[in-house]
Formats: sequence, structure tokens, C-alpha cells
Amino acid sequence: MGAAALMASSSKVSVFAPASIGNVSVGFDVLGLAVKPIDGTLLGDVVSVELAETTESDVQAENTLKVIGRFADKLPTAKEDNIVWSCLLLFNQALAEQGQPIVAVHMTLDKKMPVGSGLGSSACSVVAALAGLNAFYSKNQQFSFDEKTLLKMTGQMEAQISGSLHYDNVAPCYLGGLQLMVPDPEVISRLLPGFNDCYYVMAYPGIEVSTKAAREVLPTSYSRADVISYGQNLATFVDACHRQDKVQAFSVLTDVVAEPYRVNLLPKYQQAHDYLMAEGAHAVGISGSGPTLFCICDNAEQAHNYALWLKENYLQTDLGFVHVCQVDDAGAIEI
Ligand SMILES: Nc1ncnc2c1ncn2[C@@H]1O[C@H](COP(=O)(O)OP(=O)(O)OP(=O)(O)O)[C@@H](O)[C@H]1O
Ligand SMILES: N[C@@H](CCO)C(=O)O
Repeated sequence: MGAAALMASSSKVSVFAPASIGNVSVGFDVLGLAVKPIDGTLLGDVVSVELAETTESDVQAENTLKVIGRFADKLPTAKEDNIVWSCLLLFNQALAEQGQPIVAVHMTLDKKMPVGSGLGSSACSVVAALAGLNAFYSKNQQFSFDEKTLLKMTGQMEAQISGSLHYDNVAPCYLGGLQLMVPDPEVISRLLPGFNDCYYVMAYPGIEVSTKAAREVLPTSYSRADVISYGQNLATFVDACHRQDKVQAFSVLTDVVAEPYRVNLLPKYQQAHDYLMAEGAHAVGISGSGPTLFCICDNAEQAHNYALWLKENYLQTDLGFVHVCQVDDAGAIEI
């Protein structure tokens, strides 16, 4: 179908992409978990894509980007500085390489996710944009990129914005569930059996920590003892996931790579960590590069009590929030 035919039958698509916990404590840059609030709140970004109509004077239609939502004012004002715009340029370049016709589109980003939160905010925008464009072309032009190609594009965009290639937010955000990054470009990410009956309390304190800054505080080399602990914790966790051994999995959820160095960037984190662990939480950690804290337990009442305590004791500005979540198995979805 050519661009003209597309215009006649074009329909709008909207894609939601969920929040995620990067690292999951034991897998720096190599583990990520998609999460969703149990009360149905959409914790993630939504990108809508529709055809840009040509005007009556038949002037060539142009691509546009509109940003709305609670955290819209936290993003750069120039559309060229928004990662969604970069996603559009990358997607169009990939279409051109395939010899596919390209049409002008109106994109809308509903920025529901706080920036620099540790919830994978840029990943949500990247995934919603690329999956949204893919769904738009699939619906209107019967052409789409396969899952692996699209995943690679999400990695490329995340690298552009954060300064390094890591899939631990984009992969779970796109594919859902608990994802392990595999150093094989033909695989990239593999779904692990997670603990889907558990509750993940997510507390965003309302302050910003940039991923770049949080990576700069990390050492460039580690002691042999830390390397051994890291390998042992990650291997034990992955093995325990496959055996669905919750006790073993959560007993090794200790971060020796990032948390000891990032803790100073996060006011009240250590105090909250120690309180929740003493109260019986399975594990407490920094979500991605912070400042969001995650806390795992397997009882809804306990999760609500922890959420209340975190609201009182971890939030620092009006922008902060706490959500009781579970695993999001779906990843990016059309809504
Ligand atoms: N659509 C977008 N979503 C998020 N950040 C964006 C977007 N477009 C541009 N940016 C800019 O990219 C940078 C993202 O920084 P950073 O990687 O620290 O945040 P993040 O991805 O929101 O964090 P996290 O992964 O910890 O949630 C910010 O400077 C932000 O202004
Ligand atoms: N793995 C990344 C996640 C960033 O959200 C980091 O911890 O720096």
C-alpha cells in the first residue's frame, strides 16, 4: 500500500509502556523487571501516533510532537531534544533502509513518568514511541519490524539518552516480566520465571537523580571479593528463579556493584532500607539508578503497611508517590 492509500484508511494508535526496576539489585545492567500498580493506575508513558493530514492548499504535511501529562514540564521544550523525536527519526531511517514508504505523523507523548526517577522513565518514552510507530505502520501499511529489530532500536535510543548501552529498562518495558540480558546480539534478552505472587512496593521520593550522574559515582574497578560476591549472588538468584525458590532468591538480593556507592545520593534511603528489612520485607533495593526504592514482600496487607510508612517517611516533595505493584507480564501494549 502506498502513502496515498494509507491516508485514506489511517487509524490512530496509542501504546502504553510500563515502569521497570533496573538491576534488581543483583544484576547491574543485566536484570530488569516490569511492574504495574495493583490498583490499575497506568504507571508508564503513553505515545499516540496518527497520520498528519495534508492541508487544503496541499502543503506537504509535517511530523509533529506534542507533550502532555503530569511530568511534561520536566522535559526539554524543543521537540528535537525529546527522545521520542529521536525515535521517530530512527524509525523513519529504518523504514527508508527497507524501501518502505514514509508518511508524516502527529505524535503525542503523555509523560506520566517522572524523569530521573529510577523507574525507567526514558525507557517508557522510547518503548512507547517505537512500539507505537510499529503498531501504526502495521495497522495502516501492513509493515512492521520484528521484535528483535525493535528491541535493538530501543537499546540504541536508551544509549543515546543515558550515555551507555544497557537494556535493563527497555527490555522489560517492551517485553514484560523479569528479563535477563544475554551477551548475544541474536538473543539480547531472555525471560526468567519471576515471582509473580509477590508485591513490589515502589516509592519515588519526588527528587531527580540523573542516570549519568549515578553512573559517574561508581568505581571503575572492583575487588576480587566483590567480583566473587556479585557472580555468586546473580547466579544463585537466577538458579532460584528457575526453581521458584523464593527464600533462596531473596536471601541473595544484595547489590555490591552500585548500591554502596549510590546510597549517598539518596537521602533517607539507608534508614528506610533498614526499617523495612527489620519489619520483615524480603528485600529492599534501589530501583535502577534511583532515587526510587523498591521493597518486596508476599502479602498484600504487609505491602500496604510498607506503602503507608514510605509515604510518611521516604517522600520528599509533592511530586513523590508510592505504588503497590506486581509483575507486569504484558510489557508494551496497545490501549
Ligand atoms: N521523553 C523523555 N523521557 C525522559 N527523559 C527525556 C525524554 N526526552 C528527553 N529526555 C531527557 O533525557 C534525560 C533522561 O535522563 P535519565 O536517563 O537520568 O532519566 P530517566 O531515564 O528518566 O531515568 P530513570 O531510568 O532513572 O527513570 C533527561 O535529561 C531528560 O530531560
Ligand atoms: N542499570 C542502569 C539503570 C538506569 O536506570 C544503572 O543502574 O545505571
